[in-house]
Amino acid sequence: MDNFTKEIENIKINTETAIDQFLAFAQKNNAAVAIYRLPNDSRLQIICDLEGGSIVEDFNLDDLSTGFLLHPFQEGEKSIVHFNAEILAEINIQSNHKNHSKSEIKWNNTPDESLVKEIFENSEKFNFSLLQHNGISDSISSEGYISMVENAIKEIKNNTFYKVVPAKTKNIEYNNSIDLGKAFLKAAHKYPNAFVSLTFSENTGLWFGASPETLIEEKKGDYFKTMALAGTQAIEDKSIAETTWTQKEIEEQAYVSRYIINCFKKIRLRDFDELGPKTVQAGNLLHLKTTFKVDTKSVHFPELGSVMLKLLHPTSAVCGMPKDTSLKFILEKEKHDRAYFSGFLGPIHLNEMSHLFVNLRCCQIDNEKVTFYAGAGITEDSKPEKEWHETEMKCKVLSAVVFGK
Ligand SMILES: C=C(O[C@H]1C=CC=C(C(=O)O)[C@@H]1O)C(=O)O
Repeated sequence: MDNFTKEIENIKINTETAIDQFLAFAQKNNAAVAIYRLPNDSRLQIICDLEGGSIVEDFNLDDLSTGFLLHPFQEGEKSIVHFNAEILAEINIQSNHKNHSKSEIKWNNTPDESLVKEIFENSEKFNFSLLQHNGISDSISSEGYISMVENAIKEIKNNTFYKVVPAKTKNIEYNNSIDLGKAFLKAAHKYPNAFVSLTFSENTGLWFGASPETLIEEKKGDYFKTMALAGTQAIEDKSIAETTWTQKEIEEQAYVSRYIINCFKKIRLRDFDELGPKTVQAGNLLHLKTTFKVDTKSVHFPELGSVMLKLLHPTSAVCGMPKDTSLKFILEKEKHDRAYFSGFLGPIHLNEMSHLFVNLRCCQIDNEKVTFYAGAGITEDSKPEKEWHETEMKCKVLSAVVFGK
């Protein structure tokens, strides 16, 4: 090991400061950065692409190199973007939440000396005023959302679709800057089983999220996993085992499971394990979850992840059932572009593993405000006011860590 390698192996940093420094570095150098913590993991991981990320035209998971993927709900205003892992680093954040002690940074590939200096010796802050305006000037009012839900129920009664997931946006303005390092660690601590991520590139903008939903998890040549997550209620005093669900929520989640099974059927895959539905906690909310797992070795289907990804997105947890008619409703009725909300994101081909999550409980930060996004699954038995309230609770998951409200 040369002196420089030894030296950077021993760099000790304050995690909050390191998050800010990586963001400032990316902004100054037109690089792209993804900072994330996998569910129930003790490591904060950093992937940095010095070229600023590249747009993916013909999307095929298996053709992409080790890195981080950001896929919008629909290609259009926003593109599919891949961050190539030129810098790969991690920091143990297990005991890091409140104390300001320093942790070691572990480099999973060794960057050059000048780069390391540039990241950690730069005193310039991330400049929020340089972020582009996201074009969403108004939050959706409760009346606007409720009338969209009433419309959706009408379409369900007319048999246009069985389920649809209309979404809203909620803007909160901020003064000058947000302490993203602090917000990230707070989210990581508060939501241990979420995928907490902060991504930035000139092209994609600045996004922060704490997703409870895996779209695909795969270990090449070993296994493939996905999940059906739906149905929402606020956590109350009773234990998870005592939680009860209404017919509406059971049906809403069953549509998502059925959708996944239909995807397996399309490729004639019968050999999968199904576990659930079980009640799971996501922050202050509870959901119903069914997990599907396939042993890709025994079914001789190494490319299953790549194939299923194309079939699954957008699932009926974020779009509806059937997909085509519910998607048409969403594209016609929602006043905003969903951008990366309800798309998917995550690290790919890292140590043979890919983890892609549905981009939920997320927000985009532009030059003056934070835009939170949330949707709710509507079925025939939905109560419009209750669905509005549910989207408010979903926005709070992140606004609580960004603004404390
Ligand atoms: C669309 C969202 O959540 C989905 C995932 C879990 C529960 C959901 C629900 O109960 O409506 C949604 O399908 C969101 O958080 O914006």
